[in-house]
Amino acid sequence: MNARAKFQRHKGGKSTDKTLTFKERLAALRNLPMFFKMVWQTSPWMTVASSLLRIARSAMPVAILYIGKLIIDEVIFLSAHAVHSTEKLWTLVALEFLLAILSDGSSRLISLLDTLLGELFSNKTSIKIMEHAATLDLEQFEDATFYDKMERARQQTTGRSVLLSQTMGQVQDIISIIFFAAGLVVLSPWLILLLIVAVIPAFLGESHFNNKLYELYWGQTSERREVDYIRYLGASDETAKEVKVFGLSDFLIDKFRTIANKFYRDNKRIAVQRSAWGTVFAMMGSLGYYGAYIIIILRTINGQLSIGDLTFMAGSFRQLRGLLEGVLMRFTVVSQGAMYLTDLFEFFELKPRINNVAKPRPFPAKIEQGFVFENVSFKYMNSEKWAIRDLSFTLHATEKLALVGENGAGKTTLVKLLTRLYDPTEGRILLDGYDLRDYDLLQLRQHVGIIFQDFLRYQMNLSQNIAVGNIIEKDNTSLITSAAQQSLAHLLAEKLPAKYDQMLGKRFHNGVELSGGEWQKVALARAYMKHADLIILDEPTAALDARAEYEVFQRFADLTKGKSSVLISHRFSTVRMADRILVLEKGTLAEIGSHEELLEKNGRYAELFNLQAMGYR
Ligand SMILES: Nc1ncnc2c1ncn2[C@@H]1O[C@H](COP(=O)(O)OP(=O)(O)OP(=O)(O)O)[C@@H](O)[C@H]1O
Repeated sequence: MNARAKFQRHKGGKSTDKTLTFKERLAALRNLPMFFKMVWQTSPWMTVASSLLRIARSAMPVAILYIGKLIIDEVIFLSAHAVHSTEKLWTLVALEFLLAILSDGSSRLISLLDTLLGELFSNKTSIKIMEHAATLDLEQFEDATFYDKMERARQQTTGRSVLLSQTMGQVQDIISIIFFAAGLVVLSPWLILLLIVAVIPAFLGESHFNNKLYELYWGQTSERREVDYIRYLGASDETAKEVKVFGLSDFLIDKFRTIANKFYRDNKRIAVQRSAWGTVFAMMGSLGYYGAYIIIILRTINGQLSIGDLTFMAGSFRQLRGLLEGVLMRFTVVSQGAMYLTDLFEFFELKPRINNVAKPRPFPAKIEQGFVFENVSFKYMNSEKWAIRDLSFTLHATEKLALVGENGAGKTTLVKLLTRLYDPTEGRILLDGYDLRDYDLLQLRQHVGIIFQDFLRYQMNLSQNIAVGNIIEKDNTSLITSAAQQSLAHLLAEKLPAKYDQMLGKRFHNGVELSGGEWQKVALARAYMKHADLIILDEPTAALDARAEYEVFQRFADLTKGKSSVLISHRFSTVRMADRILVLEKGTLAEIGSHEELLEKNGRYAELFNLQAMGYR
């Protein structure tokens, strides 16, 4: 089973066993070319400069050691003979000095380039993730598996810059090994073999434990998101109020502690095992090295090697051992990094289902017939229940339609279908005779203005908070102020110290917090930022006082004259202003008609209306 198939297997389930075979690790290396393509795209010149420097740097250790050998041999020669020309000796010393400086300088330059390239890469990937997330469906955002995937992808942005330097370092060290091996192979090929055999157990051990860690992290993704969420609940301006009055901090801390302790226990188990086995394996490596060292010493005593040869070989073996260990260990890190890349690439492979058809229709210049629901049913993903069932009705071109129904009746779902945040599971919605899915999605959203009951309170200034309704007009001050006038937000603006430039919310400096009704007026202004043909307000006046509500609706009625509008409200004073009222019950149409017609009918609407009216008597 390949890595992807395994991933698929975990979809929707709790991901706790992400075991990888050696073959899968190797297979993951196939991600590296794509990764380097991304790195290259980040900055071609930095990638080239870093690669060239690494190649040059990789030859330096062996060159320095070899010059060291020549120096020692020369010193011994000079001390044994009465020759006084030391020119060669000093030239060698100068050369070694120069190489040492170059080696140090190139290392620093490489690490500088890695840091810069890493940061650029991380920024670029973060932006790519945000861009891609923006193309995905609302439905995908409501799925926990999707969040896990996005979280793992997000982690890649910082983690992967490490992968970059690791992989490049790997190549550099492999070249160094080749240089060392070339120097040593002439003198004693068997000793190289001895070294290689000695470091293999350490490699296998590391590989095993890295694998275990990857599995562990993979399985912990959901819990890590939960920990992040608890941390946010425990320390955020938005949550502080409830956490305090409900006295939730101990509850949250306990929750945090339980998960954090579990992480600690799991990580500790692996860390202890890894450390114990690591010690044993390191001893084997040392045994190999000292075995080789003893052989070299014996051969020097026998006169087969010079003292210079001894220092060169001992040094070479020491470095070769370090390099070999490093390369083999890093193989697991690199392949694991490549494995994590699978998560990143899989995230980029996610495709939205709500898309444009090949040749989308332009949105009509003027809506003629309106929206027709034809036996529309809708079920949320991961839900067994129909949120909308077999719904048929027409929203006429210039009609003001109110949606009424108890909590969970499907009102918000219905307007989400109208804006194609979801597509119907069954049936279809027509606009002027054509399926909504045939229209250009972007144009559809541009022509529909919608304010949700759970609208966002952007921690930005007032002007931007209104402009989000049509962000391309963010600098159009006159449009923003006129939108504010329609929604009564202009009265609020006048009271604020910095007027339209006033930062709202408490998160940032000089922010002013608004009351619930004030926020609602700000959100309502967003609906007036564009000349939409259909305006949908989902409980737009719930937080408004009675006078504000009355005024808002007077204006709304004027502004939506000749346009379609949908109003969701639990307040019958609002609802009765609509041309027609659609009563939803458990996702189905219970009644539709004008206020008077429905009262006369004395059905569900009349019952709900009288129930509310009774409260006022
Ligand atoms: N994102 C979602 N995923 C799964 N089920 C959902 C989702 N949103 C809503 N539902 C379910 O769909 C049904 C209809 O919800 P909807 O939000 O449309 O009701 P509503 O009539 O707007 O209710 P309210 O008056 O409380 O705002 C409810 O049973 C709800 O639990």
